[in-house]
Amino acid sequence: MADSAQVPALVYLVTGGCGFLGEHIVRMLLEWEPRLRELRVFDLHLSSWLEELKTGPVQVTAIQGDVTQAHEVAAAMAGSHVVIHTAGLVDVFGKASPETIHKVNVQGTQNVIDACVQTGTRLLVYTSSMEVVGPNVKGHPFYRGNEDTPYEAIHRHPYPCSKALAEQLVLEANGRKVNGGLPLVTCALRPTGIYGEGHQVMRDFYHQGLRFGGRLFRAIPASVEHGRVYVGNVAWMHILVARELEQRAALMGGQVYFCYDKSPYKSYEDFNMEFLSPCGLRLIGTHPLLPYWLLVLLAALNALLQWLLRPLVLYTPLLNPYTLAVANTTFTVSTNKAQRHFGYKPLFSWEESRARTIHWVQAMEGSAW
Ligand SMILES: NC(=O)C1=CN([C@@H]2O[C@H](COP(=O)(O)OP(=O)(O)OC[C@H]3O[C@@H](n4cnc5c(N)ncnc54)[C@H](O)[C@@H]3O)[C@@H](O)[C@H]2O)C=CC1
Ligand SMILES: CC(C)[C@@H](O)CC[C@@H](C)[C@H]1CC[C@H]2[C@@H]3[C@H](O)CC4=CC(=O)CC[C@]4(C)[C@H]3CC[C@]12C
Repeated sequence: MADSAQVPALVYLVTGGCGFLGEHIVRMLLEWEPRLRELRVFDLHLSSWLEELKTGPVQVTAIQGDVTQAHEVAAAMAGSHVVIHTAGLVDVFGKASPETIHKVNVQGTQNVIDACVQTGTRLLVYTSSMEVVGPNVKGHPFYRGNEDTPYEAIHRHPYPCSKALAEQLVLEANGRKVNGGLPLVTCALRPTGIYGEGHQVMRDFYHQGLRFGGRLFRAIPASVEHGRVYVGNVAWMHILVARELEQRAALMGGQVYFCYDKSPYKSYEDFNMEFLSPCGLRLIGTHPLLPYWLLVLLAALNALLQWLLRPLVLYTPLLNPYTLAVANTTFTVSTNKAQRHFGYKPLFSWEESRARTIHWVQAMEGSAW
């Protein structure tokens, strides 16, 4: 008789399963979760690569749906044992309205919680964000902090506000009785800046560099450290939490964990060059080429242009007042809470994470390789 831990009996639901992080979670669940009987992938936009996953022993069910529609979430949830909720609008570039960001990220999360209660799904893993903590509007650095480091979390931008509200909903829902009378067990994971295969911002930087003859121009001082974590290790932490949450409910329920690995502490731009330099791009300048006040002005001009052009075209440059402020504020984590609570260790070393990401950039359409 197979060990019950190995019997494929569980139904997982991954919201946002076709996204950058979601895809890695979906693929890694199929590889690393032996208890999986059915994997439901719920997303507003289903991807074609899902079809190739339907030939394996695990039933992969693609569900096109909207987390803002409570009935669609409940229908997808019915009969599932675990939900990993990564669906969200990850927008700091002005692509969506503040109302839409709130509706998807906050109301959508409330719908997931309500569906757990309604259908009896007991385990909820939520993808939160470092942005729940900071950087704050005062630009205070968060230097190699952990989950207990005091920090004045003050947000005005719709995205961090929505992530903070959603995380609060998830943590407060821990212990609520679900259909069947057992308690809901919730947990929130806070990735720092995720990188790896499929990262749209990295793709944007690469294409910007190609447009400027293989050159990128330094805007942020090299001394400003920004935490980054490889997408495969973020996915791995989600899988481990989902696996351990029921047995360790007393310890892990209602807790938050930063996602971390051995990725080096560097400025956002210098870190990106770990992958873009081997692909032929150069970062021009050992110091920012423009004074900060001029960058602030250019960012403000971009925001004005976005507002003026909105009736005609969506203009969403990388540089805006929010992205400049975030990039220019040190935010790094140093913690081992995930290891202490559920034995997390990064699945991918820094060297593997770097090599995989470089390979992906090199294979990108329009690559100089
Ligand atoms: N990318 C990053 O650096 C970080 C991301 N996160 C969080 O990780 C999660 C995933 O982020 P990414 O993979 O980067 O974003 P993404 O945009 O690649 O993936 C989000 C997925 O959610 C889906 N989605 C959006 N609105 C939906 C709706 N109304 N109903 C159903 N599905 C919907 C999208 O179609 C997409 O597939 C998000 O919750 C984000 O806040 C946290 C920290 C860092
Ligand atoms: C134009 C230059 C100023 C350039 O350096 C701007 C970089 C900027 C686009 C990124 C700098 C920091 C990034 C954010 C950070 O990693 C935290 C995040 C967490 C999330 O949950 C979602 C993504 C993001 C907001 C991330 C977005 C891109 C940056 C602002």
